[in-house]
Amino acid sequence: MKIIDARVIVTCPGRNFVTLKLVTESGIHGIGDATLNGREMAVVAYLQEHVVPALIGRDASRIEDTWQYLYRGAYWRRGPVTMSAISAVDMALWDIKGKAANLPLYQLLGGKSRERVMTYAHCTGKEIDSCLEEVARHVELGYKAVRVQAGVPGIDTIYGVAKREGERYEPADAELPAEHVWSTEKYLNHVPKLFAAVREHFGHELHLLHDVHHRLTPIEAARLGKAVEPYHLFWLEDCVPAENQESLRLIREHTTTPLAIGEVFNSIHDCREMIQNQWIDYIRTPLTHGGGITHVRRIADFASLYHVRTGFHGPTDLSPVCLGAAVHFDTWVPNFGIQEHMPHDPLTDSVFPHDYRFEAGHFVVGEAPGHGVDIDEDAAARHPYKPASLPVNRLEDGTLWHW
Ligand SMILES: O=C(O)C(=O)C[C@H](O)[C@H](O)CO
Ligand SMILES: [Mg+2]
Repeated sequence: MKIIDARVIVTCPGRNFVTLKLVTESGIHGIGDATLNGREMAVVAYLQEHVVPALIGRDASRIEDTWQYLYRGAYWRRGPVTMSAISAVDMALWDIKGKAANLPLYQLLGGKSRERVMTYAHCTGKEIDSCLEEVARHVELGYKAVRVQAGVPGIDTIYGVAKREGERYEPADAELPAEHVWSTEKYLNHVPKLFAAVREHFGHELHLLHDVHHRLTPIEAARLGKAVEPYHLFWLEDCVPAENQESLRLIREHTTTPLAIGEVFNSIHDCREMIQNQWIDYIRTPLTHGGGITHVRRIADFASLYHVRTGFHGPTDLSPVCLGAAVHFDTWVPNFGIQEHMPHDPLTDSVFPHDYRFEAGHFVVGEAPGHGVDIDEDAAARHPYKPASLPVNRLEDGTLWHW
């Protein structure tokens, strides 16, 4: 089953997405997500210049060999650009294999481990009160788990909170990065009050999550973890930047709040130490940035040895192709934890028809062969690429800080 065509499709139905479409001589095609928010065109160039020419004429059924060819064979290994490109190829090849076998992806992986996949929603508000209203709205929609992010008095624009009430949270906007100002002291003083209010209103059954977005030092993260212990979070996410995996040890030694990390990781080497030392509870590396199904499956299997569960990144800047493949993976993977869910808007969904369903706070996998997501190329062409950047973050004295 030779690959005879490989196209990189860039579209912006509300936000930018990069999709790789592989076509085989038998007429079966598969698609993969290669979207890297704010760096989309770097992946497009990598795919077009270095990957697509090597795919034409290859046997689409040789998923593992193609992965090794693109990873080992490249000499320059890892990194978000390379790994997003490899992920897209891998996802498209699994899609083709499913279609050729007339089986949905979860069946190729080993079949269902569960009937449905628990998701968490984003609840944001400038004030604690508006945040509580958002939590109430999402509980009404059926969610069993919510990520809660509130504005902090004295900080103007803060990561994770929608800029205007009623809007969804969207960090990328201007062509050049906007500059935000951050205060660790103000943030650390405020967050425990937010979770005290949420527990007081909603009791202890609802799962609560919180994303720190890499902004604390290890000892500050330990303080936050301890401070929110009475509110029993499902997880505290990205509490430190983790280039130094060892920094998770200190946090772990101080708090029983579960820790999730990994949305910016690209390979098993980025999380190996923190998994094998059991410094984390959830690994978040998504299929689109972690080398596709072939490599993320390796991470998940390794994690299962250490009681670490999956909690895939799932913001709107990953396309429905990634989400569709993730729902299959989540349905199969034995050590599943939770799936992030920021609903795509209807325009995005119209460009990417799919068969996964949302029901009462869960995703239910579809039965279409492959990963069940396609791209409407005519619709995609009506929405050309628009540059957008993620912001940068500075401390109040002007020091450039983590974002
Ligand atoms: O969804 C999350 O947990 C995020 O942290 C979202 C990120 O800010 C976003 O994907 C950046 O591109
Ligand atoms: Mg995050």
